[in-house]
Amino acid sequence: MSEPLLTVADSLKDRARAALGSRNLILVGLMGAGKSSVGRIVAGQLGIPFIDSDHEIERVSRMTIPELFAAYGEEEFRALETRVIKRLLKSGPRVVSTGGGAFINERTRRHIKKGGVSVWLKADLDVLWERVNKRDTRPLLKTENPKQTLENLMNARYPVYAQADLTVLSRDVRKEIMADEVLKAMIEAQKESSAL
Ligand SMILES: Nc1ncnc2c1ncn2[C@@H]1O[C@H](COP(=O)(O)OP(=O)(O)OP(=O)(O)O)[C@@H](O)[C@H]1O
Ligand SMILES: O=C(O)C1=C[C@@H](O)[C@@H](O)[C@H](O)C1
Ligand SMILES: [Mg+2]
Repeated sequence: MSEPLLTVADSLKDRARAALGSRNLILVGLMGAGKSSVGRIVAGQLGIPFIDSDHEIERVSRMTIPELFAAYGEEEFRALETRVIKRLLKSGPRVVSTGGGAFINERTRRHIKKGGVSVWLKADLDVLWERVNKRDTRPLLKTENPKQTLENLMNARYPVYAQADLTVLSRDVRKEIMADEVLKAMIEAQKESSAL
């Protein structure tokens, strides 16, 4: 009896998994880019654990992110975020989705750069706004004009996110398609450079 042929989807997952090896895959980008939802799917496809740093921060502190910002301020939140992400990246392979500001913090960015392959999910303002304006759980957007604030954050942060190892355009397509694009980017990068 002949062996069943690998499907295209299986070979995509297998090749991306091989490209990752024991490193972590870390998703970075602005609020609403899809880091948490796409990251979970990518981890499922690769058959490795998924962890979201925002959720981990909430679990260890037993507080929500809005509560942490209100009680301790952004600086303390960033210090906690750095510690949590450093710990999450100690062993791999994992898919780690980060909070929107994590990669912007220099210390956290250093841990991410050391801890695996970073992927920027890059989206335009309208895509992000469509997604984030449905919930008011993001302390940085509690301003008079949250869409303008989001645009300001894009302008300030995009040059820093651009330092990620890989960039994938986050568009209005199904999350599974976005996840496949992350896997394809991993494979392409592996082909192009043995340094990744
Ligand atoms: N490709 C997609 N198509 C449609 N909706 C999406 C897509 N990706 C994410 N979303 C939706 O957009 C919202 C934000 O996504 P998600 O929470 O994954 O973003 P995030 O990058 O983790 O944001 P944050 O930095 O705030 O944690 C969610 O409601 C999610 O279901
Ligand atoms: O963009 C940011 O700075 C943030 C994004 C969220 O994921 C949370 O980590 C928090 O609301 C801060
Ligand atoms: Mg998230």
